[in-house]
Amino acid sequence: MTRDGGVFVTFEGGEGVGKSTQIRRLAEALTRRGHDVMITREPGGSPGAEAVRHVLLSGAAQAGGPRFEAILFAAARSDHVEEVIRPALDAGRVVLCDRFMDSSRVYQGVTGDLDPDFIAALERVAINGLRPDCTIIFDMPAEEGLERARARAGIPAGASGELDRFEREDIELHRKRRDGFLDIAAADPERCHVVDARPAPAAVAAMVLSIVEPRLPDPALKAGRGGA
Ligand SMILES: Nc1ncnc2c1ncn2[C@@H]1O[C@H](COP(=O)(O)OP(=O)(O)OP(=O)(O)O)[C@@H](O)[C@H]1O
Ligand SMILES: Cc1cn([C@H]2C[C@H](O)[C@@H](COP(=O)(O)O)O2)c(=O)[nH]c1=O
Repeated sequence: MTRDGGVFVTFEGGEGVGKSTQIRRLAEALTRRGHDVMITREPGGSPGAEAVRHVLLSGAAQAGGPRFEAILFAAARSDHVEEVIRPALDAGRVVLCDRFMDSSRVYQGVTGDLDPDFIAALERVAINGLRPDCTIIFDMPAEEGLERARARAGIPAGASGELDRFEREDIELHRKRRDGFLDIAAADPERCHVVDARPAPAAVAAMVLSIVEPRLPDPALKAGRGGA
């Protein structure tokens, strides 16, 4: 892959598409094959960023407006990158991250109505040169993903219950986000791979493994190099 050391894989898509489910499955499969895997997520992943996660997902930051929220996402990302992701990659680990910069491009950029230059500037500062090696974009109709998120939370169809600040938003925004992720994939086909999120978890997992595994170094060779 592109850097000497670990491999950085991110997972993107709308609400309830199965990112966490698939990251867990992939981590198990890769660990069985001898890879040193770390799972993390955004917003969050470091103590500082997890505190910001609560502020963002509870809706406490919403009154500050979209620029304020976008800056908070970027601040959380910067801490996560420098405190957790970069050190893990430097140690040669495979880092599987639930959401990263593409979520900001889509949620804050496409549906947050913010100037693309502003979003790009925040991204540059937050990632500080650390781009994903590979991004899996899970795709399914927005209604079906939200239905999964509601079922996960035990909420009847049509009610909003314990959904977070973003999950509660209008369906039209969720549809635009799906298109936003697909546009990112079309613009960056080397990095981004769109996976149909609708089949059963095992079938989706097989597809994800078939995309990610060939992009990883052979763990036996790595062990040999480290031990020589
Ligand atoms: N392929 C699948 N088929 C049916 N149900 C699934 C599938 N994958 C995941 N689920 C279920 O859908 C719900 C949402 O899955 P999961 O939490 O993995 O999604 P997510 O993308 O991480 O969601 P969010 O972004 O909203 O946190 C869970 O209840 C999970 O068990
Ligand atoms: C990283 C990131 C996330 N978001 C939004 C997207 C989701 O609605 C939530 C995270 O919830 P999840 O259950 O952990 O997926 O936050 C965002 O708007 N911008 C971002 O950069």
